[in-house]
Amino acid sequence: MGSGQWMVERRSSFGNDSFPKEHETASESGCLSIIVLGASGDLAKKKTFPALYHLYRQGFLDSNEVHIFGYARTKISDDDLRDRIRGYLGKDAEHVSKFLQLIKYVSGSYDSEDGFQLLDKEISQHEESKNSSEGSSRRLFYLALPPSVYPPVCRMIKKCCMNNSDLGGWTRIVIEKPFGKDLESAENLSAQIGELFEEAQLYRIDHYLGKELVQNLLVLRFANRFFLPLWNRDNIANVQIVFREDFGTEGRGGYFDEYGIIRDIIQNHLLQVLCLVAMEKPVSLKPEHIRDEKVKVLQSVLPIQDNEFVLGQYEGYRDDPTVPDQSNTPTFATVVLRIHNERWEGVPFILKAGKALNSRKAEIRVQFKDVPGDIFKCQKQGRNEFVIRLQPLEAMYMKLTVKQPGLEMSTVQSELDLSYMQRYQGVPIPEAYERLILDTIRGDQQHFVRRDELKAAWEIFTPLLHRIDNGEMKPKEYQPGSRGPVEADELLAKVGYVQTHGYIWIPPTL
Ligand SMILES: NC(=O)C1=CN([C@@H]2O[C@H](COP(=O)(O)OP(=O)(O)OC[C@H]3O[C@@H](n4cnc5c(N)ncnc54)[C@H](OP(=O)(O)O)[C@@H]3O)[C@@H](O)[C@H]2O)C=CC1
Ligand SMILES: O=C1O[C@H](COP(=O)(O)O)[C@@H](O)[C@H](O)[C@H]1O
Repeated sequence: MGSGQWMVERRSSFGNDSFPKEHETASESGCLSIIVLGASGDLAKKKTFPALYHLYRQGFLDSNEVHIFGYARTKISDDDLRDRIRGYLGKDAEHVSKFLQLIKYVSGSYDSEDGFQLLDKEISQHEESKNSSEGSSRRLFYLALPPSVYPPVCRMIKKCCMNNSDLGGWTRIVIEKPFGKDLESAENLSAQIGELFEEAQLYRIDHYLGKELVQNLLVLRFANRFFLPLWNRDNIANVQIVFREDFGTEGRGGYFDEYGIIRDIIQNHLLQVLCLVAMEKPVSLKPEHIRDEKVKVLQSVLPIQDNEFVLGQYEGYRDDPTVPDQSNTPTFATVVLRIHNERWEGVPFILKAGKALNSRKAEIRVQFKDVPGDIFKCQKQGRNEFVIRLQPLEAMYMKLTVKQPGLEMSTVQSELDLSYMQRYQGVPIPEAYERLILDTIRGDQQHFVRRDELKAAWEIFTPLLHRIDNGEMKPKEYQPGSRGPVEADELLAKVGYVQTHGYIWIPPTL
C-alpha cells in the first residue's frame, strides 16, 4: 500500500510537518481524556501511568483540561488504583498526589456495553465540567491489554465511547504489541480493527521507536556527510542489532512461552531498528514518507535460510510452573536477514536477542570492511566498527585504529566516543513511552507501525515461527549468565563478523 491510501486526520497538529514544534500544542483546545484500558495490569502500572505522570510534571498535560481514566474488570476503587501505581511515579509526594487526583477508575468487562456506557458517561461528565464544546474534545484510548481482547474492546469503544470530531476533536486508539502471532492472525486482527477505525486513528506502539538513540538514527544517517558515502555494501561488512537481558522471564513465563523471543523482541523491536538503519532517505520527514521507506526495506528482505539462524533456551526456563515441561519456546535467537537491494546485497544483518544472558544491553554494531593494502599490518587488531549503544548508558562510539602515542610507530585500537552522560550532562533522556504517548496526543504517527509495515514484518518471520511452533526445531540449551549457545558465535563468524580481541569499550566517567 502506498502513502496515498492513508487518511490523515484533520486535526493532526504536527503529523504533516518535519519536526514537532512545541508552540503548536496551543492549537489543541478541547479537553483531553486519556483512558487506560487494562489499568490493573503490569504495563499500566510500570510504564503507562508513570509516562503520563512525567508528561504532567513537564507541563505537557494540563490539569485544567486533562483527565485520566483507568478501566479494567478488577473491582477496585479510585484510591485502590492510585495506591497501586503511586510507588512507580516518583518521590515528589506533592506532585504525585496532585497527579493521582486526575485519575478515576471505572470497572467493567471488555465485551459488554454496560461498562463502556458507564465509562462514556464518566468521560462526558468530565468534558462537560470543563465546558469543552461538543466536537472539540479529545479521547485517547490506550489498550494496555492482551491482544485477544483488542477486537471486542475496539467494538465497544466504537459503539459506546466515540466523541464528535466536527470541531477538531478526535478519538485515537493506542495498541500494544504483540500485534498477532503470525501473518494470518495479525492480518485478521488488523482487518477487525480496521473495520472500526481509520488507520490515522490507530497507533501501534513499539516502544523501541521511542528510545533516544533509535530516534537519532535518521538524523545521524541523513544529516551527516560522513555517513552518506559509506553506508552501503561497498564499505560495510555486516550489521548486528543486539538485545540482551541478564534476567529470565521473571513471572511472565506464561505470556512468554506463548510468544518466544522472536515474537517478543526480534519481529518487532529489532526489525524496527533494522528498518531505520537500512532504509533509503525518505522524501521528507512526513510520517507516511518515512513509513513508505520502512515498508520497502521489509519487502526487500529475502526468506530466512535454514543455516542462518540459531535458537536457544536457557537451562531452568522450564522450571517456571507457568511454562510447560516440554516447551520448545526459544528464549534466545540469532537470525541473519539479507536485504535484496542495490545498497545491501551481500551484507548480513544479524538480529540477536536473548534472555538470561551475561549482560543487559541493546546496541547496533556496524562493522566495516578491512582497509585494502594494509601497510601498517594492523588488520589483525580489529576492524572499524560504529557502535550505537541504545541502552544502558546511551552512546555512540567509533572503533578505529590510531598510532599508539609514543616514540614508536605502532598502531592500537581506540575510539571516538560520544557518551551522552558526559556530553549532555544534566539533560534528562525521556522514557520511550513518555515520548510516544506525547506523539499520540499530537497526532504524529511517524514512530508508530503502519498496517502494511506490520504485514511485511510478519511475512519475514512467519515461516520460521510456524516451523518452531510445529516442533520442527529444538532450541540449543545454554547456561543462564552466558553469551548464549556457542553455535550463535559460530554463525556470526561464518557470515563474516570479525570479533576484536583484546579491546573493550569502557564508558567514560565524569
Ligand atoms: N508488561 C510489559 O512490560 C509489557 C507489556 N506489553 C504488552 O502490553 C499489553 C499489556 O501487558 P501487561 O500489562 O503485562 O498484561 P497483563 O497480563 O498485566 O494484563 C493487563 C490487564 O488485562 C486484563 N487481562 C489479563 N488477561 C486477560 C484476559 N485473558 N482476558 C481479558 N483481560 C485480561 C487484566 O485486567 P482485569 O482482569 O482487571 O480486567 C490485567 O490487569 C500486552 O499486550 C503486552 O504484550 C508490551 C511491552 C512490555
Ligand atoms: O517488549 C518488551 O520489552 C522488554 C524490554 O524493554 P526494554 O525497554 O527494557 O529494553 C522485554 O523485557 C519484554 O520481554 C518485552 O515484552
